[in-house]
Amino acid sequence: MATSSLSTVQSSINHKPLQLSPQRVSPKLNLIRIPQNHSIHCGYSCFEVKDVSYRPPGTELNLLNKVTFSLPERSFGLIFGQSGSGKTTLLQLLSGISKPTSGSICVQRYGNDGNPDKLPEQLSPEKVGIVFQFPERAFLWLTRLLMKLHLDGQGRKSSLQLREHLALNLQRAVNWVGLNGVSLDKDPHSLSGGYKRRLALAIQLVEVPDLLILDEPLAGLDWKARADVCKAFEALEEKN
Ligand SMILES: Nc1ncnc2c1ncn2[C@@H]1O[C@H](COP(=O)(O)OP(=O)(O)OP(=O)(O)O)[C@@H](O)[C@H]1O
Repeated sequence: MATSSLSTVQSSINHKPLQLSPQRVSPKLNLIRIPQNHSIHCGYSCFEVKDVSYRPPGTELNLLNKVTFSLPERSFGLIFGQSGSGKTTLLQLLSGISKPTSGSICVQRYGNDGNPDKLPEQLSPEKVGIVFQFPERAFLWLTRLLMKLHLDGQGRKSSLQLREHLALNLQRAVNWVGLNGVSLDKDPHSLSGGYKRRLALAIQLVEVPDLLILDEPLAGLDWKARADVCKAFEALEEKN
């Protein structure tokens, strides 16, 4: 999750006092790991970002320099930095939308002795969910998803099995984010800001991703919508 307004997120999530120990992960970006209820046992995976730099094609300047951090599985991290420090750029690299100029982004599995027990693996973009700062960007995916309930990728009528799978997963995701009462036939653009954000989150949860990225999930929302979206996160944390 990226945020430029840390204090708001702190006070909004769970209303729990957080032990904040920010870690500098690049010259301009910081990371806070939010403690989770479950303990990490020996034999676990870690999402690892090593020395990642990024320079957009055709430009002279790095937008990101040597970003390095790791997040153990089932954990929650907040990335923060000043406006223009490259948070969104980093999230786009983590999601696979763009590729680092140098460095690596992978999942490393560790054995019971705490040493890597496999070669690092790349996280495929299908295993990553991203909710953009502007949730409207997700609505095209909703249209595609609803189409898949009728037609498969090759234009044939979807199998009963695929339709059932998608419909069940969609219903589960809608329940998780508390959108049960909202008709998906309704134009999503007509929803309130908080509901748009929750719908964008639900779309990413249809096929539960290994990594869920939220870009400023509370930006532009009023206090009620912020509370609603935070409630959806709390519900998700309980499912984790
Ligand atoms: N393709 C690009 N080419 C050149 N510069 C870019 C490109 N994309 C982003 N930038 C610049 O990179 C910097 C970092 O942008 P980014 O959106 O990642 O920052 P941010 O930390 O998310 O900012 P904010 O908190 O304001 O949303 C900005 O100065 C932006 O103008």
